[in-house]
Amino acid sequence: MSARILDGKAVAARIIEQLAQQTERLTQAGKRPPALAVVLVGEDPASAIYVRSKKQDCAKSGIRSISHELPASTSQEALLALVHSLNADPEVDGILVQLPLPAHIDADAITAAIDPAKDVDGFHSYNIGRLAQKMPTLRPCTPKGMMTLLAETGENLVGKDAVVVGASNIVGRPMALELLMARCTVTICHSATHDLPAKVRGADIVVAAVGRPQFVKGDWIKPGAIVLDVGINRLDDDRITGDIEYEVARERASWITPVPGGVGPMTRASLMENTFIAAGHTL
Ligand SMILES: NC(=O)C1=CN([C@@H]2O[C@H](COP(=O)(O)OP(=O)(O)OC[C@H]3O[C@@H](n4cnc5c(N)ncnc54)[C@H](OP(=O)(O)O)[C@@H]3O)[C@@H](O)[C@H]2O)C=CC1
Ligand SMILES: Nc1nc(=O)c2c([nH]1)NC[C@@H]1CN(c3ccc(C(=O)N[C@@H](CCC(=O)O)C(=O)O)cc3)C=[N+]21
Ligand SMILES: [Mg+2]
Repeated sequence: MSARILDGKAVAARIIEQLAQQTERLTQAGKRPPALAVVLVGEDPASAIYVRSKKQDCAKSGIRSISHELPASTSQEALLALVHSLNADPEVDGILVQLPLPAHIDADAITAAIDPAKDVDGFHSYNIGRLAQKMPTLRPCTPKGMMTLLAETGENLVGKDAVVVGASNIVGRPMALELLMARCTVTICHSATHDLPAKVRGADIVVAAVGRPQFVKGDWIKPGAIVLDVGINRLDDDRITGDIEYEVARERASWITPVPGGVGPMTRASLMENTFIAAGHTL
Protein backbone atom coordinates (compact mmCIF):
# COMPACT_ATOMS: atom_id res chain seq x y z
CA MET A 1 0.00 0.00 0.00
CA SER A 2 1.13 3.55 -0.62
CA ALA A 3 -0.26 6.15 1.76
CA ARG A 4 -2.58 8.95 0.83
CA ILE A 5 -0.96 12.31 1.54
CA LEU A 6 -2.52 14.54 4.20
CA ASP A 7 -1.96 17.85 2.44
CA GLY A 8 -1.70 20.33 5.30
CA LYS A 9 -0.73 23.12 2.97
CA ALA A 10 -3.97 22.76 1.00
CA VAL A 11 -6.18 22.33 4.09
CA ALA A 12 -4.57 25.37 5.74
CA ALA A 13 -5.12 27.46 2.60
CA ARG A 14 -8.81 26.48 2.60
CA ILE A 15 -9.18 27.44 6.30
CA ILE A 16 -7.49 30.79 5.72
CA GLU A 17 -9.73 31.48 2.70
CA GLN A 18 -12.82 30.82 4.86
CA LEU A 19 -11.49 33.14 7.57
CA ALA A 20 -10.92 35.84 4.96
CA GLN A 21 -14.57 35.59 3.96
CA GLN A 22 -15.58 35.85 7.61
CA THR A 23 -13.45 38.97 8.10
CA GLU A 24 -15.08 40.45 5.02
CA ARG A 25 -18.53 39.90 6.56
CA LEU A 26 -17.37 41.43 9.86
CA THR A 27 -16.02 44.57 8.29
CA GLN A 28 -19.12 44.94 6.09
CA ALA A 29 -21.16 44.82 9.30
CA GLY A 30 -19.03 47.70 10.61
CA LYS A 31 -16.94 45.61 13.01
CA ARG A 32 -13.16 45.69 13.25
CA PRO A 33 -11.16 42.65 12.11
CA PRO A 34 -9.57 40.38 14.75
CA ALA A 35 -6.10 41.55 15.86
CA LEU A 36 -3.04 39.44 16.71
CA ALA A 37 0.03 40.80 18.49
CA VAL A 38 3.20 38.87 17.67
CA VAL A 39 6.22 39.45 19.90
CA LEU A 40 9.70 38.46 18.69
CA VAL A 41 12.71 38.87 20.98
CA GLY A 42 16.16 38.63 19.40
CA GLU A 43 17.37 37.52 15.99
CA ASP A 44 16.96 33.74 15.86
CA PRO A 45 16.76 33.17 12.07
CA ALA A 46 14.17 30.34 12.26
CA SER A 47 11.95 32.44 14.55
CA ALA A 48 12.22 35.39 12.17
CA ILE A 49 11.03 33.15 9.29
CA TYR A 50 8.08 31.82 11.32
CA VAL A 51 7.04 35.31 12.41
CA ARG A 52 7.18 36.50 8.80
CA SER A 53 4.92 33.66 7.65
CA LYS A 54 2.47 34.34 10.50
CA LYS A 55 2.23 37.95 9.31
CA GLN A 56 1.52 36.70 5.78
CA ASP A 57 -1.22 34.39 7.12
CA CYS A 58 -2.74 37.35 8.99
CA ALA A 59 -2.73 39.41 5.79
CA LYS A 60 -4.44 36.58 3.87
CA SER A 61 -7.04 36.10 6.65
CA GLY A 62 -7.75 39.79 7.01
CA ILE A 63 -6.46 39.69 10.58
CA ARG A 64 -4.69 42.84 11.79
CA SER A 65 -1.16 41.89 12.84
CA ILE A 66 0.63 44.03 15.38
CA SER A 67 4.34 43.31 15.46
CA HIS A 68 6.70 43.92 18.38
CA GLU A 69 10.31 43.16 17.53
CA LEU A 70 12.63 43.61 20.50
CA PRO A 71 16.42 43.25 20.85
CA ALA A 72 17.91 40.07 22.37
CA SER A 73 19.03 42.20 25.33
CA THR A 74 15.41 42.93 26.35
CA SER A 75 14.95 42.37 30.08
CA GLN A 76 12.40 40.05 31.62
CA GLU A 77 10.77 43.09 33.26
CA ALA A 78 10.45 44.95 29.95
CA LEU A 79 8.92 41.91 28.24
CA LEU A 80 6.50 41.38 31.14
CA ALA A 81 5.52 45.05 30.92
CA LEU A 82 4.80 44.65 27.20
CA VAL A 83 2.66 41.56 27.87
CA HIS A 84 0.72 43.43 30.54
CA SER A 85 0.08 46.35 28.20
CA LEU A 86 -1.13 43.97 25.44
CA ASN A 87 -3.37 42.20 27.99
CA ALA A 88 -4.95 45.57 28.83
CA ASP A 89 -5.29 46.76 25.21
CA PRO A 90 -8.89 46.33 23.98
CA GLU A 91 -7.68 46.55 20.35
CA VAL A 92 -5.63 43.32 20.82
CA ASP A 93 -7.46 39.96 20.71
CA GLY A 94 -4.56 37.50 20.59
CA ILE A 95 -0.98 37.55 21.94
CA LEU A 96 1.82 35.28 20.71
CA VAL A 97 5.32 35.49 22.17
CA GLN A 98 7.57 33.56 19.80
CA LEU A 99 9.65 30.80 21.44
CA PRO A 100 12.44 30.14 22.19
CA LEU A 101 13.20 33.26 24.23
CA PRO A 102 16.77 34.32 25.10
CA ALA A 103 18.21 32.31 28.02
CA HIS A 104 18.08 35.21 30.52
CA ILE A 105 14.28 35.33 30.20
CA ASP A 106 12.04 32.90 32.12
CA ALA A 107 9.74 31.71 29.32
CA ASP A 108 7.35 30.00 31.77
CA ALA A 109 6.82 33.29 33.61
CA ILE A 110 6.03 35.04 30.31
CA THR A 111 3.54 32.31 29.30
CA ALA A 112 1.88 32.61 32.72
CA ALA A 113 1.57 36.40 32.36
CA ILE A 114 -0.46 36.27 29.13
CA ASP A 115 -4.21 36.73 29.69
CA PRO A 116 -5.60 33.18 29.11
CA ALA A 117 -8.41 34.72 27.03
CA LYS A 118 -5.76 36.17 24.65
CA ASP A 119 -3.44 33.12 24.74
CA VAL A 120 -3.85 32.07 21.10
CA ASP A 121 -0.94 29.60 21.45
CA GLY A 122 -2.99 27.76 24.10
CA PHE A 123 0.14 27.36 26.27
CA HIS A 124 -1.19 28.94 29.51
CA SER A 125 -1.89 26.51 32.38
CA TYR A 126 -5.54 27.58 32.32
CA ASN A 127 -5.99 26.56 28.68
CA ILE A 128 -4.00 23.31 29.12
CA GLY A 129 -6.03 22.51 32.25
CA ARG A 130 -9.29 23.10 30.41
CA LEU A 131 -8.14 20.71 27.66
CA ALA A 132 -7.18 18.12 30.31
CA GLN A 133 -10.70 18.41 31.76
CA LYS A 134 -12.36 17.86 28.33
CA MET A 135 -13.61 21.46 28.30
CA PRO A 136 -11.14 23.05 25.87
CA THR A 137 -10.97 26.81 25.50
CA LEU A 138 -8.06 28.07 23.37
CA ARG A 139 -6.34 24.87 22.16
CA PRO A 140 -2.58 24.62 21.37
CA CYS A 141 -2.18 25.23 17.64
CA THR A 142 -0.05 22.29 16.51
CA PRO A 143 -2.21 19.59 18.15
CA LYS A 144 -5.37 21.39 17.05
CA GLY A 145 -4.09 21.48 13.47
CA MET A 146 -3.33 17.75 13.61
CA MET A 147 -6.86 17.00 14.86
CA THR A 148 -8.20 18.95 11.88
CA LEU A 149 -6.03 16.80 9.60
CA LEU A 150 -7.27 13.61 11.29
CA ALA A 151 -10.85 14.77 10.64
CA GLU A 152 -9.88 15.22 6.96
CA THR A 153 -9.14 11.49 6.69
CA GLY A 154 -12.79 10.69 7.46
CA GLU A 155 -11.62 7.82 9.70
CA ASN A 156 -13.45 7.06 12.94
CA LEU A 157 -10.88 7.71 15.71
CA VAL A 158 -12.87 6.13 18.55
CA GLY A 159 -10.95 3.27 20.18
CA LYS A 160 -7.86 3.63 18.00
CA ASP A 161 -4.47 3.03 19.62
CA ALA A 162 -2.45 6.26 19.36
CA VAL A 163 1.24 6.66 20.16
CA VAL A 164 2.67 10.15 20.62
CA VAL A 165 6.46 10.25 20.51
CA GLY A 166 7.54 13.39 22.39
CA ALA A 167 6.03 14.85 25.55
CA SER A 168 6.72 18.60 25.36
CA ASN A 169 4.31 21.11 26.86
CA ILE A 170 3.61 22.67 23.46
CA VAL A 171 3.19 19.59 21.25
CA GLY A 172 3.36 16.04 22.66
CA ARG A 173 1.37 16.45 25.90
CA PRO A 174 -1.49 18.52 24.51
CA MET A 175 -1.67 16.20 21.46
CA ALA A 176 -2.10 13.25 23.83
CA LEU A 177 -4.93 15.16 25.56
CA GLU A 178 -6.59 15.90 22.20
CA LEU A 179 -6.41 12.23 21.16
CA LEU A 180 -7.75 11.15 24.55
CA MET A 181 -10.66 13.57 24.15
CA ALA A 182 -11.31 11.98 20.74
CA ARG A 183 -11.56 8.64 22.64
CA CYS A 184 -8.32 7.10 21.39
CA THR A 185 -6.25 4.94 23.74
CA VAL A 186 -3.09 7.01 24.11
CA THR A 187 0.53 6.13 24.87
CA ILE A 188 2.99 9.00 25.37
CA CYS A 189 6.65 8.16 24.70
CA HIS A 190 9.72 10.21 25.68
CA SER A 191 13.44 9.82 26.20
CA ALA A 192 13.05 7.31 29.06
CA THR A 193 10.65 5.05 27.10
CA HIS A 194 11.74 1.40 26.82
CA ASP A 195 11.47 -0.32 23.44
CA LEU A 196 10.04 2.54 21.44
CA PRO A 197 9.85 0.44 18.23
CA ALA A 198 7.43 -1.98 19.96
CA LYS A 199 5.22 0.92 21.11
CA VAL A 200 5.09 2.41 17.62
CA ARG A 201 4.46 -1.00 16.01
CA GLY A 202 1.19 -1.29 17.97
CA ALA A 203 -0.13 2.11 16.90
CA ASP A 204 -3.06 2.91 14.59
CA ILE A 205 -2.07 6.58 14.84
CA VAL A 206 1.57 7.70 15.20
CA VAL A 207 2.55 11.28 16.06
CA ALA A 208 6.27 12.10 15.99
CA ALA A 209 7.37 15.29 17.79
CA VAL A 210 10.96 14.67 18.83
CA GLY A 211 13.14 17.01 16.78
CA ARG A 212 15.50 14.40 15.31
CA PRO A 213 15.60 13.69 11.57
CA GLN A 214 14.34 10.20 10.50
CA PHE A 215 14.06 9.19 14.17
CA VAL A 216 10.95 7.02 13.72
CA LYS A 217 11.85 4.23 11.29
CA GLY A 218 9.52 3.36 8.46
CA ASP A 219 9.47 -0.34 9.27
CA TRP A 220 8.06 0.41 12.78
CA ILE A 221 4.83 1.64 11.17
CA LYS A 222 1.91 -0.79 11.40
CA PRO A 223 0.39 -1.36 7.94
CA GLY A 224 -2.59 0.97 7.56
CA ALA A 225 -1.57 3.38 10.35
CA ILE A 226 -2.12 7.15 10.14
CA VAL A 227 1.23 8.94 10.49
CA LEU A 228 1.62 12.59 11.55
CA ASP A 229 5.09 14.14 11.45
CA VAL A 230 5.58 17.30 13.52
CA GLY A 231 9.37 17.46 13.24
CA ILE A 232 11.05 20.42 11.57
CA ASN A 233 14.73 19.60 11.21
CA ARG A 234 16.88 21.88 9.10
CA LEU A 235 19.53 20.06 7.06
CA ASP A 236 22.93 21.42 6.09
CA ASP A 237 21.64 22.32 2.62
CA ASP A 238 18.82 24.36 4.29
CA ARG A 239 16.08 21.92 3.28
CA ILE A 240 13.83 20.70 6.10
CA THR A 241 12.94 17.12 7.00
CA GLY A 242 10.65 15.56 9.57
CA ASP A 243 11.12 13.07 12.42
CA ILE A 244 9.86 10.10 10.36
CA GLU A 245 11.64 7.99 7.78
CA TYR A 246 9.11 9.18 5.23
CA GLU A 247 9.96 7.20 2.10
CA VAL A 248 9.67 3.86 3.94
CA ALA A 249 6.76 4.87 6.19
CA ARG A 250 4.63 5.98 3.25
CA GLU A 251 4.70 2.43 1.82
CA ARG A 252 2.99 1.13 4.99
CA ALA A 253 0.81 3.98 6.25
CA SER A 254 -2.77 4.63 5.08
CA TRP A 255 -2.30 8.40 5.50
CA ILE A 256 0.87 10.43 6.08
CA THR A 257 1.81 14.11 6.44
CA PRO A 258 4.76 15.37 4.38
CA VAL A 259 7.42 17.76 5.71
CA PRO A 260 7.25 20.49 4.59
CA GLY A 261 3.58 20.98 3.72
CA GLY A 262 1.95 18.89 6.46
CA VAL A 263 1.60 19.84 10.12
CA GLY A 264 3.49 23.17 9.92
CA PRO A 265 0.95 25.08 7.79
CA MET A 266 -1.86 23.63 9.97
CA THR A 267 -0.22 25.12 13.09
CA ARG A 268 -0.42 28.53 11.46
CA ALA A 269 -4.02 28.06 10.26
CA SER A 270 -5.01 27.03 13.80
CA LEU A 271 -3.38 30.19 15.11
CA MET A 272 -5.58 32.25 12.79
CA GLU A 273 -8.66 30.30 13.97
CA ASN A 274 -7.70 30.86 17.61
CA THR A 275 -7.38 34.60 16.94
CA PHE A 276 -10.98 34.64 15.69
CA ILE A 277 -12.11 32.68 18.76
CA ALA A 278 -10.20 35.01 21.11
CA ALA A 279 -11.93 37.94 19.38
CA GLY A 280 -15.26 36.40 20.40
CA HIS A 281 -16.31 35.03 17.00
CA THR A 282 -17.55 31.51 16.30
CA LEU A 283 -16.03 29.70 13.32
N1 LIG B 1 5.25 21.69 12.70
C1 LIG B 1 5.03 22.52 13.71
O1 LIG B 1 4.10 23.29 13.68
C2 LIG B 1 5.90 22.48 14.90
C3 LIG B 1 7.05 21.76 14.84
N2 LIG B 1 7.86 21.63 15.93
C4 LIG B 1 8.99 20.72 15.78
O2 LIG B 1 8.65 19.50 16.42
C5 LIG B 1 9.79 18.91 17.03
C6 LIG B 1 9.53 18.73 18.52
O3 LIG B 1 9.32 19.99 19.10
P1 LIG B 1 9.08 20.16 20.68
O4 LIG B 1 7.98 19.31 21.13
O5 LIG B 1 9.02 21.62 20.93
O6 LIG B 1 10.49 19.58 21.20
P2 LIG B 1 11.12 19.35 22.65
O7 LIG B 1 12.57 19.29 22.43
O8 LIG B 1 10.54 20.29 23.63
O9 LIG B 1 10.59 17.89 23.05
C7 LIG B 1 11.10 16.76 22.42
C8 LIG B 1 10.47 15.54 23.03
O10 LIG B 1 11.08 14.39 22.41
C9 LIG B 1 11.49 13.49 23.42
N3 LIG B 1 12.66 12.72 23.03
C10 LIG B 1 13.93 13.16 22.87
N4 LIG B 1 14.74 12.14 22.57
C11 LIG B 1 13.96 11.03 22.53
C12 LIG B 1 14.23 9.66 22.31
N5 LIG B 1 15.45 9.23 22.07
N6 LIG B 1 13.19 8.79 22.36
C13 LIG B 1 11.94 9.22 22.60
N7 LIG B 1 11.64 10.52 22.84
C14 LIG B 1 12.63 11.40 22.80
C15 LIG B 1 11.81 14.34 24.63
O11 LIG B 1 11.74 13.51 25.78
P3 LIG B 1 11.89 14.07 27.30
O12 LIG B 1 10.54 14.63 27.62
O13 LIG B 1 12.20 12.83 28.07
O14 LIG B 1 12.97 15.08 27.25
C16 LIG B 1 10.72 15.40 24.54
O15 LIG B 1 9.55 14.96 25.19
C17 LIG B 1 10.95 19.85 16.66
O16 LIG B 1 11.52 19.39 15.45
C18 LIG B 1 10.27 21.18 16.43
O17 LIG B 1 10.99 22.01 15.57
C19 LIG B 1 7.54 22.23 17.12
C20 LIG B 1 6.41 23.00 17.24
C21 LIG B 1 5.53 23.20 16.11
N1 LIG C 1 4.95 30.92 20.70
C1 LIG C 1 5.22 30.00 19.78
N2 LIG C 1 4.22 29.38 19.14
C2 LIG C 1 4.47 28.44 18.19
O1 LIG C 1 3.53 27.86 17.61
C3 LIG C 1 5.84 28.16 17.85
C4 LIG C 1 6.84 28.85 18.54
N3 LIG C 1 6.51 29.76 19.49
N4 LIG C 1 8.15 28.60 18.26
C5 LIG C 1 8.54 27.70 17.22
C6 LIG C 1 7.52 26.62 16.96
C7 LIG C 1 7.65 26.00 15.60
N5 LIG C 1 6.43 26.35 14.90
C8 LIG C 1 6.19 26.14 13.55
C9 LIG C 1 5.11 26.70 12.91
C10 LIG C 1 4.94 26.56 11.56
C11 LIG C 1 5.84 25.87 10.79
C12 LIG C 1 5.66 25.81 9.32
O2 LIG C 1 4.83 26.51 8.79
N6 LIG C 1 6.40 24.98 8.58
C13 LIG C 1 6.28 24.90 7.14
C14 LIG C 1 7.49 25.46 6.42
C15 LIG C 1 8.76 25.48 7.22
C16 LIG C 1 10.00 26.00 6.50
O3 LIG C 1 10.08 25.94 5.25
O4 LIG C 1 10.89 26.45 7.23
C17 LIG C 1 6.01 23.46 6.74
O5 LIG C 1 6.22 22.57 7.57
O6 LIG C 1 5.59 23.24 5.60
C18 LIG C 1 6.91 25.30 11.41
C19 LIG C 1 7.08 25.41 12.77
C20 LIG C 1 5.63 27.07 15.72
N7 LIG C 1 6.18 27.25 16.89
MG1 LIG D 1 1.41 27.26 18.47
